[in-house]
Amino acid sequence: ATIRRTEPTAGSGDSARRFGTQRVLVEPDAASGVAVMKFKNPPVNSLSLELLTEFIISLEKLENDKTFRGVILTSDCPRVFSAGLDLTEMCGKNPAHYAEYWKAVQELWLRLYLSNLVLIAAINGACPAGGCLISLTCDYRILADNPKYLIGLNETLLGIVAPFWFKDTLVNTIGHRASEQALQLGLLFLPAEALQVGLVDQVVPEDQVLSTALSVMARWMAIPDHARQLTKNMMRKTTVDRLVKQRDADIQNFVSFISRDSIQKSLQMYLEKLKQKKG
Ligand SMILES: CC/C=C\CC/C=C/CC(=O)SCCNC(=O)CCNC(=O)[C@H](O)C(C)(C)COP(=O)(O)OP(=O)(O)OC[C@H]1O[C@@H](n2cnc3c(N)ncnc32)[C@H](O)[C@@H]1OP(=O)(O)O
Repeated sequence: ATIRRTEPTAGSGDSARRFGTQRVLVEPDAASGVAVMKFKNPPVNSLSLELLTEFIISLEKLENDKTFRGVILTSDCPRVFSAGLDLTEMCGKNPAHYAEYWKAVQELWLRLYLSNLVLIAAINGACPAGGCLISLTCDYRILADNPKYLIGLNETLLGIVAPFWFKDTLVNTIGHRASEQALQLGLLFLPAEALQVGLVDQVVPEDQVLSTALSVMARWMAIPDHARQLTKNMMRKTTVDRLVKQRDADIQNFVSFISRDSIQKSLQMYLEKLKQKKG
């Protein structure tokens, strides 16, 4: 994928400089050590191969810059945090493309889930499937209080199955029983329900999502990095190792599953339904 970097905006200091790429805006504040990363892949921030690639590059840049200790993930698109994996990447393409795409999805998850940075999701819009997965890799989730902003792993509604590492990430967050129900039914939770089940940590008025994320970030950044990072690693490494050990097999499994005629038909029908919703 071709990556076009955005020009820094005019400003006096580092904190006024933006960097990033076409689809991932990064607003760094060197003074606080916090960067706000905004997804900008209109209309719905679907996780296309380009967005995944740019996301990984921007994250790596922040990980390698010791100025930054915390990142807030949020959306630049109105009403949608992320619509999840890009269905057009999983429909009507060839096996090599599916393999490349899935490797990028795995790569992003692996980097986010064990990131040394404090990651906070400021969820300012709908957050289904892969969008929910991204928020679940964060250390803390704040969701805007809007009944349209549903969140959850709804894969079964599309006739597909959440991979084991999506499931593991959910189980690590809300426990086994709640995950079993949520995954089988493909539940998309309203904000109050998401809070109750522990899928998000806070629900706040829409105009307070970012300010809340910044104040929560201050609390997390008050903890010495090495102790917090080792603790995060202790909690999450077993889950990550499971995928690392069978990464290639997981790619093969995805490619053969997604290539089935029945799965392609289900996805096509789901896409059609999304498009017809408008008319
Ligand atoms: C072995 C393992 C096998 C498989 C595992 C695969 C795992 C997959 C995980 C996933 O993430 S699958 C993706 C699941 N995502 C969804 O179900 C969300 C679908 N989208 C929506 O529900 C809605 O679009 C929204 C609530 C996010 C936003 O609603 P609204 O603002 O009303 O926008 P529209 O629905 O009108 O959509 C605008 C435009 O965008 C297209 N689109 C929506 N979602 C996707 C998507 N995920 N991928 C690609 N394109 C998407 C939609 O079709 C519309 O296109 P137009 O051409 O009609 O403008």
